[in-house]
Amino acid sequence: MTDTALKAAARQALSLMDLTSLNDDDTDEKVVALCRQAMTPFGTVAAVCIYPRFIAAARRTLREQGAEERIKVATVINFPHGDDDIERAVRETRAAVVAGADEVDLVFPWRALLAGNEQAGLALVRACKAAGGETTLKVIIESGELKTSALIRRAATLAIEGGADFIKTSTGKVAVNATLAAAEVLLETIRDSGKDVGFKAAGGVRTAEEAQYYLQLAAHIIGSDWISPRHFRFGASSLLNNLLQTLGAGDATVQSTGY
Ligand SMILES: O=C[C@H](O)COP(=O)(O)O
Repeated sequence: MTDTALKAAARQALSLMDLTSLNDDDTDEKVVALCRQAMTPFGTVAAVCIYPRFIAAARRTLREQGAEERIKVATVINFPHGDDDIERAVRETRAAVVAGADEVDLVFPWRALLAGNEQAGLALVRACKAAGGETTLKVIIESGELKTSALIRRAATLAIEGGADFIKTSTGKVAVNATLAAAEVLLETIRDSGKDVGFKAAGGVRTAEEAQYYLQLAAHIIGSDWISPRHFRFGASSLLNNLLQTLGAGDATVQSTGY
């Protein structure tokens, strides 16, 4: 693995990143700082991903930086619990759209699926897709809790059937988050569906080397041409700094990211 290949992967991963802050102690100030970090000397990330109450601050900051067209605002719904309360999830989706979200990351009701209820997930995804209209819908499978390939594949299939634009591994809030094994199942499910659905690896992706493995896997299963922000994202709160270091950013740049 050459240094050149790793740098190319780091640059690509940066352009595919949903730069994330989903902490209980987040504030407008922290979200403003996050949005500033989203523009780097090596290009911009694909999106920032923040709690719904920060959508307005994120939009305003991106607009002020002239980045509103290039960097999407993503938020989380039914998060991180993944309950099967459709009305509440629809309400949250509508509110996020009204507040200005471009993308919503919705947690699939994985506990219901574990209990044998497939309809709950399908109905919830369908309802949120309808409520969100043109908003990009990323459905979080929570693969680390579903554990088996069969259940991960089933949840992914139901999410795609319900209208997901992306399927995403994890919330980042459980013991096991993104893994290459889960990614393989999700990417194969996307390929086999024949539908125009993207993939997001989220939770625990922290280095350029790890990002490179996911990119290689997606290239192998679906094809390198398929990989673009339209189809592939990394959801990560602490990957950016490592990517910048890999790309040779000066200390000042790296420190100013705070990651
Ligand atoms: O959706 C993104 C995840 O919440 C980020 O997880 P992380 O903090 O482990 O990078």
